[in-house]
Amino acid sequence: MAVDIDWAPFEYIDEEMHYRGMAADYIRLVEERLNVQFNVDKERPWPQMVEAVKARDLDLFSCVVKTPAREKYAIFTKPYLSFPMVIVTRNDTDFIDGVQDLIDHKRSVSVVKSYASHDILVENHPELRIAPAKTVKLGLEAVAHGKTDAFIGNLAVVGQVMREHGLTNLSVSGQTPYRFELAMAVRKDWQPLVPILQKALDDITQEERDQIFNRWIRVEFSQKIDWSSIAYYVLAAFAALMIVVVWNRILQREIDHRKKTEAFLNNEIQQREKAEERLTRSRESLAHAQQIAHIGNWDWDIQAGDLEWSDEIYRIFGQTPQAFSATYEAFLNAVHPDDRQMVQDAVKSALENPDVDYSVEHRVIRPDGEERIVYELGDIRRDASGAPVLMRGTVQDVTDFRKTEESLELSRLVIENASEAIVITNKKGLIVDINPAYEQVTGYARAEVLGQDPSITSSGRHDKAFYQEMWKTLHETGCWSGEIWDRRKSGEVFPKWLSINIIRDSRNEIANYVGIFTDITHQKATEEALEQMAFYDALTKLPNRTLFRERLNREIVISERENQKVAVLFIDLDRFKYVNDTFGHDIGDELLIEVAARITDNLRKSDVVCRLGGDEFTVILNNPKTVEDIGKISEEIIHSLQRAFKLKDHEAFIGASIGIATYPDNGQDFETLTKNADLAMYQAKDAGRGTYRFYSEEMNAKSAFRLTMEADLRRAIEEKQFTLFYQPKVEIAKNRTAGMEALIRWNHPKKGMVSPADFIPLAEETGLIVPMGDWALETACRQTKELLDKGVALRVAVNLSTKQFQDPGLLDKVKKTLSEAGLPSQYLELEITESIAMQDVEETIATVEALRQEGIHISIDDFGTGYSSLSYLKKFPLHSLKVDQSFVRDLTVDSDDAAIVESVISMAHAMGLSVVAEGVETEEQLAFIRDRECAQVQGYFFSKPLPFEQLLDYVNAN
Ligand SMILES: Nc1nc2c(ncn2[C@@H]2O[C@H](COP(=O)(O)O[C@H]3[C@@H](O)[C@H](n4cnc5c(=O)[nH]c(N)nc54)O[C@@H]3COP(=O)(O)O)[C@@H](O)[C@H]2O)c(=O)[nH]1
Repeated sequence: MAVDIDWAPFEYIDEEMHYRGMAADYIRLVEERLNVQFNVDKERPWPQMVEAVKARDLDLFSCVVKTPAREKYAIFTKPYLSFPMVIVTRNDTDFIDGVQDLIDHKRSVSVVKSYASHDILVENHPELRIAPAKTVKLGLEAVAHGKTDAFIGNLAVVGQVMREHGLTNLSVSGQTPYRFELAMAVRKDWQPLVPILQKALDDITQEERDQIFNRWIRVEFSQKIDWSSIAYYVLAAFAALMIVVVWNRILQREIDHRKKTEAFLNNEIQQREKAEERLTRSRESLAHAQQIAHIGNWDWDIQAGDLEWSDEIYRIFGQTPQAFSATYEAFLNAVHPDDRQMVQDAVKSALENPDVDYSVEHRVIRPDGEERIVYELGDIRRDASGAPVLMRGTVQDVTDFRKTEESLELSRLVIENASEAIVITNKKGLIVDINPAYEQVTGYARAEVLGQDPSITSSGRHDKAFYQEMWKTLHETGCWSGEIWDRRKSGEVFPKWLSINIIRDSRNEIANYVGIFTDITHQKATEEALEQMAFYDALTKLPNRTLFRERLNREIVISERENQKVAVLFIDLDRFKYVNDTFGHDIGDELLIEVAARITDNLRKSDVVCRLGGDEFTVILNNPKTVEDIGKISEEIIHSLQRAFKLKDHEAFIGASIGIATYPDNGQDFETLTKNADLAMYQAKDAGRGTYRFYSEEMNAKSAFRLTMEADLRRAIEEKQFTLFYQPKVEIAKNRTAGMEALIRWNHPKKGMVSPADFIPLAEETGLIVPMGDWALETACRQTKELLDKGVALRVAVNLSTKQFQDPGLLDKVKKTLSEAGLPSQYLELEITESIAMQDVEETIATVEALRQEGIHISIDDFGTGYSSLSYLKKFPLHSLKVDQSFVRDLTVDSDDAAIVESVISMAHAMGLSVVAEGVETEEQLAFIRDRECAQVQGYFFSKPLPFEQLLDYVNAN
């Protein structure tokens, strides 16, 4: 603390180096109030004290007058002592009426150079002749000794000095308008200290102030009477009296002044309190505003290294004032390691270059690990030399902003790259934005559609009501989606799937409409194709089984409601399989397409034709008038299918069998009606094909019979109820048994011997033919070996069904059977029907070749009934052909059959095959066959099929 060591009674240092005086008393009270101890500099003279404060070597003044010059480096409290500035002259000098009087009379005036009085007088009265003095004492002595005319100084001080130094020829002779308003002051950068000191000063009571005043401002009288000095004391008393008189006048003014000052101060205090209140509120508002805006402010005293953060920065950085050391380094530590160098560079650049602003965005890592993004702005205060002194700035938490920006950018990218076309309109429905997909789909460029109504792409396919309904839904629910037909710029009309959403602003008012659509041209085509696939037969384009079910169910419902009839026709093509197997699938397909067309041609538009698969077709006749009508239509269908089919280079003949069931008589649901129509169709087939049958109850019974038979057949296989009969083959030329055919018989426990014609088709259908055929092969081989062992060497012919022949393990099975029976392979002949042989020609050739390689004979059975291609036939490595007995039966009465038998025999000879004519029952038939040089015959004429036991007798007898 800077004090004036020689300025009694205000302050001085006594001999014992104690700090004393009025100011010292005030300072002590301040120390008490604040519980601090000021360190008083007791050495330096006042001018050096002043310089020391300027240089911040000392921190505050104890008692000093506020002048403009001092305000440059110090900040002042309110004055706590106030004394008038008075004029002292020698007693012999005339009364001085103020400073102007001194100027007018060109008086020289002593003033202490380093005191405020000097600054005040120089500033306000530059024409005053001032003689600077170093101290009050020297200034007064200059007056006393006549070197100057007057001294201007503090009333209290001059009185004290005059008293102490016996300057009795001096007296206070006039006043100035100025007062010494003495206050405490602190160095300028310690501003916060001022209100603290002020508070302590304000706390000093009037009583304490009076005590101080009375202690130091008084007139002392000596107790001891020293007559030698009486004259001096009288004079002194007179001078004192003069002082007291003047003093009293001054005091009165002082009291008035103090009262005014007090009123003024009270007002000042109130104003200050209000100002402080406003300041507090303003600070709170600022802090609140910072919190809302996520902006904090900071001050960095570059020289002191102190960093000050507002509350909001602590919040942004996730720090607390207690944990944060408030230094630049601590701040850097909180910066994300990857951004630290960037921040340091920004700070350095701003510090070094006054033209560069501090502006940087970086990440901070909070103590809990959370990452935030902040944007900093700052500026720098520099001293006269340009060196940075203070940096202050703001920190804004822009994390959410950046995230929003990122999300907006993402949205923009999504819209830009969306495969869906997007169109955005304003609330008036005018286009404000589109994406590239929109341009791609519609063919319109962005510039062409901005500001336009989206209806520029409308196709005109939807009526006004459609759009009214769309807008109604949109405004009621906020969204609409549906299929809509639009027109591209090229004029092409296309379907699209459109979703429209309303976007509302913060006031819930419509801001935009966003339309998102996809061109569904391909999707629709795919859907149609899928529907076609799901519900229609790919080949004939007729409804398939699924749609047949749906349509029939629908017709049943309608018919029930309308009390009508419905007829279901099950159509099965006769001999289609032969055509397909013979001419190939392409021709077969062509045939089916033509069949579909012919069936359709016989019907009304309201009737439905379906293809269930293969050669199965159905017809739904809705509301047929009579049973006769149904029969008539069925007949027409059959006739139309019996006409020749011209298929590429081929001509084919097929037929059809139709089963009919009617609603409600033959069934009231889909399952019953279709099952019964199917049954009726089998009846039509059984009836010789090429005809139709209405369903009857008896058919149901027959169906039940088939089911029972299937169960019996299964049991028969398990219980080995089968036996083999053998029918001899006779070599005509030598009239001897040349071989035999094994023919299966079922010895039914209840029904007796059942013909294979009754159970082989069922066995084929159910797959039971495979184990049955295996048994027949094994038995035939075993019994033939028995004969062989008895010296009867006959080749046995075993019938193979389709399923057996198509078994990939056939060759191994046959070899194994032969080997187990011990029968040489040349004694086995396998008979396959013409239709089996023609099913998969290449495969058949391979199988037959493999069997032939093993020494097994192969013959084609029932020859003439199928559509054998001669070009294929000649490739088969066969041994013989068996002319079907249907031709042999009538050859004596039917010239066609005779011609067929004749040509088959000659064709076989031409191909190097032997021929067996089967079914020979009469002498005439035998003669015909013999005349055509057919080598072998088989038939009742020679023998019916015989049980194994009887065969040996037959052979021996013949
Ligand atoms: N896959 C298998 N099929 C077999 C087997 N056993 C027989 N069959 C086939 O069953 C069909 C009927 O056979 P079947 O009742 O035994 O009739 C055969 C002969 O009895 C009959 N035949 C012979 N000669 C005459 C005759 O002069 N008149 C006349 N009305 N019928 C006669 O012909 C049948 C022999 O036919 P095929 O086999 O074509 O030579 C029949 O198709 C048998 O093939 C078996 O084990 N497996």
